[in-house]
Amino acid sequence: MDSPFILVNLKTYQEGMGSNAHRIAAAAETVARESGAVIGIAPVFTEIHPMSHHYAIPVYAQHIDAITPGAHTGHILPEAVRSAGARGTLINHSERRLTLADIDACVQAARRLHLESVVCTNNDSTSAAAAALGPDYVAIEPPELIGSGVSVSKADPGIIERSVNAVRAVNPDVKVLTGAGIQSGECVKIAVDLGTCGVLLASSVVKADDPEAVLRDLVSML
Ligand SMILES: O=C[C@H](O)COP(=O)(O)O
Repeated sequence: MDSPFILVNLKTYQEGMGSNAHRIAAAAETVARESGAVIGIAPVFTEIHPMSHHYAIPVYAQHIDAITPGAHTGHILPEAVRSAGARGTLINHSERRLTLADIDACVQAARRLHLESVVCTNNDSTSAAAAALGPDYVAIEPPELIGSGVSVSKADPGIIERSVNAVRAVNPDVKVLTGAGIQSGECVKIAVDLGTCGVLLASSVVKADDPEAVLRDLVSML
């Protein structure tokens, strides 16, 4: 199996901005080096370039728009994310939903630009639909558990298992992540034991007094 993948989405939390964002990135770099896990970070767009140049961890965009270079204003151009140093991008996060056509266009843009694509989904049917588009990852997150402090691994392991099976049936090359309320090594272990290759999480790390301690716990049972 590949190294487990922990992707930390800083969202637009105040605690995920400025010097605290750099504190989290530095902690991710330290814990990744010590544990062998891959720990990525998805900061606000303006931090993609500094973070990708200062830390030896993969940096992801939180979103891209389904546009090509030209006359668009206020959009996130996939090419700009790539040139800022992003390794990949979230697509269709629950807090940034897209149409199916736009998800497809974003996955194709990511492939063309050699950006890893992480398509977020809300149930096993949408996980199957996302897998049909051929992204690198599908990330299943029940929306009602996002930011709740209640872990999908414990509250709804069935949705993880069904999504893993649905994705494998459609395209076994697509890897599966899960997220929502992930907060401990036990949550990560359950997710990996159910067939995912890791987790997508935010609040437990971003809002922690000691993000490094939480990251250490997250990888402790792998
Ligand atoms: O992108 C991350 C997910 O929405 C999970 O967020 P959470 O870990 O705060 O529940």
